[in-house]
Amino acid sequence: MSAADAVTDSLAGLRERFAAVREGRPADYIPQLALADPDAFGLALVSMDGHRYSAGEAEVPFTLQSVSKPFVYALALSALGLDEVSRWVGAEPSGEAFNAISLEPGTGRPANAMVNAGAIVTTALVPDTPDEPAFDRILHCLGRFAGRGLDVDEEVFASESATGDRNRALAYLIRSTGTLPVDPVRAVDRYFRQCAIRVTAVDLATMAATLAYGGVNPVTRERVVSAEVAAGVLAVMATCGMYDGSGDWLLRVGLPAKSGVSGGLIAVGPARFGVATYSPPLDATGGSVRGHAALEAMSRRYGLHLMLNPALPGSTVTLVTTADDLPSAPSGERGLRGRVGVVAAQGAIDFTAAERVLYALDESGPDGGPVVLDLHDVTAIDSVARGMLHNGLARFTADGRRAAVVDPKDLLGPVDAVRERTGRDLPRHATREDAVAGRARALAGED
Ligand SMILES: NC(=O)CC[C@H](N)C(=O)O
Repeated sequence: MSAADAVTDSLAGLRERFAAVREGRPADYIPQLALADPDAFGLALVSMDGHRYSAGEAEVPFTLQSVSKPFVYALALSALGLDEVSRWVGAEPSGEAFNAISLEPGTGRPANAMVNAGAIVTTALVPDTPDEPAFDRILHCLGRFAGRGLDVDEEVFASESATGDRNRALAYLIRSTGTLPVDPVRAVDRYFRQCAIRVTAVDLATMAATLAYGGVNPVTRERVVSAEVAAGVLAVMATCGMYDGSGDWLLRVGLPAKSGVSGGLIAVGPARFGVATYSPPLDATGGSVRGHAALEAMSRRYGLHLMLNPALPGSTVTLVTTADDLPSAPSGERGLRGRVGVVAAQGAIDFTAAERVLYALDESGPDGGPVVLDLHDVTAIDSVARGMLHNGLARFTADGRRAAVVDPKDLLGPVDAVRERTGRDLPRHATREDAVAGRARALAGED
């Protein structure tokens, strides 16, 4: 057994807990889907390091159906941009079933890209390129999300095509309002094909993880779409991904998600993980009964709800003290006591963490005294936080306070307000304490 089997155990535990649920039935309005094994139940999770975990029937192939919608929406956004796509399809929850005949009054646009009407439009928006017809682009793009080449289940495609009059009717209706850019029959044919693309739960979890990872597939490391596109898709999944059950899902599970009538379900923990389940019996909204139950339990058990703040308080600033308190402060520096403050930060600094650091600067050291900002244990500073730290240090020093920065990795860059900056000039063997004490001494010496 490996240590990471503990993660697999959590998935297996969920499978065991909900495998006995007998409610729901596989979809049968697409005859081929009614043949699915109602007992098949797979779960998969992919981390931001690309580690994959699974339990049960996670390698059993099934068709994407509506789980294709967010990924084709991502492709349309990448190809045309948000403004152009929004001319054709909205981003409001419809509060209606996935196949509802509903178009926005006034604009005639489908409410969003997660219901059939909107998905037919999004699919139609994907332009052919000189070397790739639109459907091949869709297939290849979804393959990049999954990290492997995908194919179409021709039997499911033919089955849906033979019975898909409601979707055809929808497409004609949309065409009549002027919001379908291509021929309705072609649009629906392409849409049925995209719904019949074959995946496994592991593929779906990887696709979800790619959205979680800002558009980069964490397994292959390939950038599939931009971070902005991934964020936009997650926003629409959060508000519309579960159709008329979207509000309740966001309330109880708290993760952007998308269900499909073949029994696939994905949920995304932004910057944390992608998770997927496969179990064909469906509830009244056309979502997987066991998948729904398992993801709700998983979210509660592991505290995954987006609106629960995952940042642990105090995890950014590790030390707010006077230099004299440093464990290895050289002897004979009692003179520094109460004269120089030290703020030590650690980890990755983003907007939230930068606020903690700036607040700590104000709190540290004696009233009006100098402060050393120690970034030795900081691993990264994003561009927003860098701007905030520069601005904060400028304000800090504008009132006559003095600051020095220990920044051996040169993460902060030159700071106008701070003359004393220890960057690459630091001797290679210098310890963190040497560096901080050195800066503190320098600051005290100027008093
Ligand atoms: N909710 C779904 O998965 C619906 C997809 C299916 N292909 C349809 O259009 O009816």
